[in-house]
Parts: sequence; C-alpha cells; structure tokens
Amino acid sequence: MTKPGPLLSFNAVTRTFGKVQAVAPVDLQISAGEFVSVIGPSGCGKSTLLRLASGLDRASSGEVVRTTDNVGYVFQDATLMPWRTVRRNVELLGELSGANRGNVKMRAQAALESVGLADFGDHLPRQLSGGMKMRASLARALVLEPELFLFDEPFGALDEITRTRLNTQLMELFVEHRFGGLLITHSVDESVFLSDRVLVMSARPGRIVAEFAVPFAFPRPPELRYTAEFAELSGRVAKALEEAS
Ligand SMILES: Nc1ncnc2c1ncn2[C@@H]1O[C@H](COP(=O)(O)OP(=O)(O)OP(=O)(O)O)[C@@H](O)[C@H]1O
Repeated sequence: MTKPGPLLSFNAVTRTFGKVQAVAPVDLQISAGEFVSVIGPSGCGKSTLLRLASGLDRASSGEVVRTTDNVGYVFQDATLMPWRTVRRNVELLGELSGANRGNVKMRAQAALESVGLADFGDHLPRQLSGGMKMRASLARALVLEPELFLFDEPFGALDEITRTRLNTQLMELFVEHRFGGLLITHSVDESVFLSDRVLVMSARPGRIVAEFAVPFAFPRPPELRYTAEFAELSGRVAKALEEAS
C-alpha cells in the first residue's frame, strides 16, 4: 500500500566514496503517477542517485524516503537468463516474490502483450534483437505492477530508431499503468518526450542545477518530436545541460 505524500523524496542527500563526492546535496520528489527524468554529464552521479532511490546504496548524509516498497528496476543491460525462455524470464520476479503461480502466469502473459512480445514467449533471449530484449526486461518488471519504476539508461545501447520506438512504447505503458517513474538518460529528446519534469544535473559532485516542466499532455504522439514547441523546450534543456557540463 502506498502511504500519503510523494512516492520518493530526497532531502539534502549526499553520497561520498572515499575522497570522491559523487552527489552534492540533492533534493527531489516524485509523486505517484509522475514521470521525472534526470539528465547530466557522464560521471555526475546519476546512477548513484538511482541506487540510492532503490535502497541498494545508502546516503552519506541527508535522507531518502520511499512510501512504497513496490519498486521496479530496469538497467541498461536487459540481464535476461539465457537458458530461460522469454516467458520464464518475465515470470521470474513474480516467482521470486512468492506470488501465486497461476496469478504470476496471468500477469506475465499480460505484460508480454503490453510490450508486444506475446508471440515470442517461447523464444530464448539469444533469438531476440536488442530492442526486444529490453522489452522483455520491461515486461519482467511490469509483472510486479510497480508503483515506482527506476530506469537506468535503459535504451542507451540501442540504435536511434529502436530507441525512439521504445520511447513510445514506454510512454504508452506509463499511460496505461501510471507508475511513478525516475529515468536516468543522456538523451535530451528522450527526457522531454517521456517526462512530466526534466532535472539537469551538474558535473561531479552532481547537483540539480535546472528543472523543466514538460507541458505536453499524455498520451504523446511520436510526431510531437517534430513540433516547434518540442524543439524549443529540447533546446532549452540542451543548453542547460551544456552549461552544467
Ligand atoms: N561504488 C563506488 N565506489 C567508488 N566510487 C564510485 C562508486 N560508485 C560511483 N563512484 C564514483 O562516483 C561518481 C559518479 O558515478 P555514477 O556512476 O553515479 O555517475 P553517472 O552519472 O551515472 O555516470 P555515467 O553517465 O557515465 O553512467 C563517479 O566518479 C564514480 O567513479
């Protein structure tokens, strides 16, 4: 059950590794059903921020508060088990959660359909393209119906066309499931297309130096990318990113 208040809050959070300060004090909040992207130069502490959000890492000072334990995590690498079929991979987290087997099977089937992989359930991961593997990884996380979804550069290794298509698919999943989302990305285009808000981080130690509200209503058509309004906002984000680097 979600308690009232933001799904995720960072209150003056820092993270230091030995002498290296990775994250300077960061404040951020994500509400239920809100999608937020963090964009910043390489090595500025973005992945550290996500690990802190997930509970895999602890803040050196300040506090991270999550009001849900139902968190989905998608990494840049799809991390599928090569010997399990796509369906069995998608069922994995549901199985581990101890949920009823019939229920997990049903949810896995629904998740496969949501990401357009219903016909590939019996394939092995090696038979899938990079984009399809990433869709399988998304489906695996969807089985737990997360309230908060953390994405660490999930499309960074994909070609531009596949990436754009998966952005549309992720946006549709967001509209369907309305989870809270925190996306780490290097792509201005992706951050603006997917988010309610885009946060720009500075070079290390990472701080949030700019914030942009994205006014476009969901669901967003792929052609939104070709509009003057989209280009104008993307230009402002890109400029902030350049100044932050
Ligand atoms: N476990 C760790 N031990 C020591 N240093 C670390 C550790 N994790 C991260 N760092 C350092 O903290 C800084 C931020 O790393 P992080 O991976 O969060 O950056 P990033 O913004 O995600 O980078 P990129 O965009 O290149 O993926 C880096 O200088 C990194 O070397």
